[in-house]
Amino acid sequence: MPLSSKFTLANLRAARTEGTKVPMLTCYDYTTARLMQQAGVPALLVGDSAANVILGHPTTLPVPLSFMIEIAAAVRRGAPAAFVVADMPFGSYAGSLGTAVRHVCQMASRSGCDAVKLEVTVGHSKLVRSLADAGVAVMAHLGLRPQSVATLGGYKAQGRTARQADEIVATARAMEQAGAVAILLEAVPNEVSAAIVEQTSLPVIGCGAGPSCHGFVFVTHDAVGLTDHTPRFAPKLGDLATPAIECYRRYVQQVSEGRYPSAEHGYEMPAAERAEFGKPF
Ligand SMILES: Nc1nc(=O)c2c([nH]1)NC[C@@H]1CN(c3ccc(C(=O)N[C@@H](CCC(=O)O)C(=O)O)cc3)CN21
Ligand SMILES: CC(C)C(=O)C(=O)O
Ligand SMILES: [Mg+2]
Repeated sequence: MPLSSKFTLANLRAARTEGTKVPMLTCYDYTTARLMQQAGVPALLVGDSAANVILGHPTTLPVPLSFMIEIAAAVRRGAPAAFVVADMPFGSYAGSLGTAVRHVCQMASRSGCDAVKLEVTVGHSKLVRSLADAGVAVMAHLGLRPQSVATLGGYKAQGRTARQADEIVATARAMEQAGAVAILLEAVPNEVSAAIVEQTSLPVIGCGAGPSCHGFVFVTHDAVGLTDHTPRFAPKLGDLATPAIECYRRYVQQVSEGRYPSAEHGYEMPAAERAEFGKPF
């Protein structure tokens, strides 16, 4: 069933209250956003995982802010009814508070997204407060923070020790205090998610964070058979690679066998013009 009306932050909050779970998918382009809206997906994440699945980089670090703004705007145009969250890329909210706020406001105003997502530690509280004061809806991304792969020492699940779990819960509480509107929890045990659900009043979207979350997200490409290595939390929704390869192969065959292009694919010149064509004046 296609989305019939706009899914808003109020709907996300209501989902938490009412216990209805929110399916969210990553999306990076206009055409796919249209299909996802048609399928009734209420929430889309324009992830910096675009660095991996769109640009082919091994980490999420090398994606420019300008690129993220462009694709977030494209997703916005394709799915006007969805709740669109855009990732702020690596480095774009580091350094001075002023520069960070300017970059986030550029994303919010130019892309038309409903919320921006930042990978945060407790040290980002002041920035999140400034953004909330500026009227920006901030989703705080905790747990596995891929932009910190260098300091985390690899893509590893987080919060598996009591100490680490307590730290993540404390950060979630600090983010609510700072004015964040939602939490995204990546690759943590369900105990951590359950504690954050209990100790904050924010909607919690999980990415490999167990069933206690109010919504769920993962990289779409992983779930539809388009990537080689996929984290354990991605469900198997189908296989888009095989039919895509079949289409491309069919085209190669049609050209090599001379079946494409045929008359139906071409443009005709009127007979009178053909008679004159190429004659000297
Ligand atoms: N295609 C794609 N899908 C993703 O989910 C994704 C990306 N790219 N790029 C950035 C991050 C990296 N992600 C990951 C990567 C690994 C695990 C994971 O479960 N790792 C294992 C083993 C890691 C190790 O020790 O080498 C773990 O048990 O923690 C989770 C999320 C999620 N993100
Ligand atoms: C996997 C999700 C949470 C993300 O941040 C991304 O796709 O960039
Ligand atoms: Mg991301």
